[in-house]
Amino acid sequence: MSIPKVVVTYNIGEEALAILKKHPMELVLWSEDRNAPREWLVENIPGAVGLLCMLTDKPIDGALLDIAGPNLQVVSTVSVGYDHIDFQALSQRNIKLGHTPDVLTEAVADITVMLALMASRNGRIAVEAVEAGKWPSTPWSLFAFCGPQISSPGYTVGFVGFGRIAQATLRRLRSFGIDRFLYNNTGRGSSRESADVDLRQQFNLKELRRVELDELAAECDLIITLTPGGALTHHLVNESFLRKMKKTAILVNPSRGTVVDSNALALALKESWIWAAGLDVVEGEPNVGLDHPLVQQPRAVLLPHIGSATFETRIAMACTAAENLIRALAGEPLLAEVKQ
Ligand SMILES: O=CC(=O)O
Repeated sequence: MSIPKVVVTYNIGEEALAILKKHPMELVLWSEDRNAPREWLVENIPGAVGLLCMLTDKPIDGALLDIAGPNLQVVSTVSVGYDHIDFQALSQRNIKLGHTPDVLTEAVADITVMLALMASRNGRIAVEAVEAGKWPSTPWSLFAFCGPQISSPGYTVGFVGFGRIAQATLRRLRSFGIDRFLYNNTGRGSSRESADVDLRQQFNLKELRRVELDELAAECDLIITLTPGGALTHHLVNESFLRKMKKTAILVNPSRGTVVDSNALALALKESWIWAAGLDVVEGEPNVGLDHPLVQQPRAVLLPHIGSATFETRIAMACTAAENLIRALAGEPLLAEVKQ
């Protein structure tokens, strides 16, 4: 009997590799710290039983699965999001899909708060001034570098998407004194209602309520998009949404670039419909050059998709993905499996 082949498209670190190496398999590793080229994947995937991939390997679609052939049993992605993978194409072929929720929740919630503060307090403009050797001679001109204060009374935060990361962000923001939260998501119903009552009590909130997107746009001082990518959430934040927002409001997007219409947001910042934006993701990434409409807006604080980038979290993500793959091949329940 031949040894099963597993393809790994990135340097996943020694901890996760050790998990894979405990099991008899032929490991085909792309071990450079850059994405494996598509040609490398196409050349190596035929006959594989497992694929361990990154969110930058896209698309993992029917065409690639056909090249892989009938042995493929599992695709395990080192990410919580899986909009780079055609889930239907996997299901049709009985291929399991593993992902890495939970382990990155705290790291992404941390960076969400960081982006909110950076955007509110003119972080990019202030850092750029120092880096350009332009430490202002009058930083104490009373209103230089001022922005809205997120701990001011009545401050209201809105979440587009209200899953694990949004709730971890709420916990952090509560310590700023914020006690009014609105959200919009698809998972409603009685279980959601009682979960909201629990959250309201646990954090002594004045308000936590599901609202329509229009109300959320108009009411909130800080709006945070924490939804999966894909067709259902494409451009949820578009020109009409942005025009409803307050002039002093902040938009933070740590989830997927496609949720926000980049051109509309650039216009909103240019024409001051809103105050600022903090973005860990943008449409078209990673091809984000200096000519990107949002890079050109000083009130857009941009990070290159590093929400989960702490050593602890990235190691935990890689290990979860390795464990998912091993479990799928052994016919055991995965630590986290995407299901219909
Ligand atoms: O964006 C990061 C992830 O989906 O893990």
